[in-house]
Amino acid sequence: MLEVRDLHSGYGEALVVRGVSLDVAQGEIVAVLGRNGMGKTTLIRSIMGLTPPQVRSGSITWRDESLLGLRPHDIAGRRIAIVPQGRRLFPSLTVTEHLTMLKGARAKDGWTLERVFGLFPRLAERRHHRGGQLSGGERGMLAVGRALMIDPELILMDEPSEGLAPVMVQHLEGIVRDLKREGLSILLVEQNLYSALAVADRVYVLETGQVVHQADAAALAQQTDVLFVRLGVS
Ligand SMILES: Nc1ncnc2c1ncn2[C@@H]1O[C@H](COP(=O)(O)OP(=O)(O)OP(=O)(O)O)[C@@H](O)[C@H]1O
Repeated sequence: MLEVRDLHSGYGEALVVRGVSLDVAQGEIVAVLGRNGMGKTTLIRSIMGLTPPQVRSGSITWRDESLLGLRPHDIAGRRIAIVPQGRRLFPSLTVTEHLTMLKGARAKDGWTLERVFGLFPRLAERRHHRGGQLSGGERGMLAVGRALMIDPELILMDEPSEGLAPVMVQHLEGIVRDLKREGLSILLVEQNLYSALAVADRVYVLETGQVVHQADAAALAQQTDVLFVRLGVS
């Protein structure tokens, strides 16, 4: 479904993603692992058509159509959603307002307000709270809920476990598995090795903008020493 080939992308003179190729098949969870500053966010933003960065060369293809040059809005229209790093919520908008911004509260098809509240009962309890009043875990849930409201086939998740307590990370892992069962594809960018291995089918390791290792997650779980070296985990 998603095919990235020899992608080069960066900021001004600085090339940050340097020849990345990867695939995400339907219903697959693919994790991109890498330490701070290795180019994970740059890769995700390039796929979503967000600038900066600027894509210099290579291709990004979704269902046999090139996404290069399309605006983020058009890419969302092709049912690709993003859960951005830092969540990017609006401090003054309520939970309900975040969720109904793109699709009305009375929508009946696909993901509806009630369905998102069913997945995240905590958000239902907090429906009138504003972005600025939410805990880290609630912000993470809201960012995922907002992405679901575009009825995505692919979700790009940029470090969803960042800043979350272990119990919330596990909760989110469960949600990611539920979404996979519904047939969604997920490209997950993570620094948290254990969280990625807990949900991913396949893993790519990114080092200074290049894929230096790729494997099935099940195989990698047996040889975490490779990852420890690559990711500087001690
Ligand atoms: N807007 C920008 N302008 C210039 N350089 C940038 C910009 N954003 C990121 N970079 C640089 O690109 C490199 C990779 O950053 P990127 O955010 O893609 O890494 P990352 O792997 O996602 O790390 P992190 O987990 O810290 O977000 C870093 O050296 C960073 O300084």
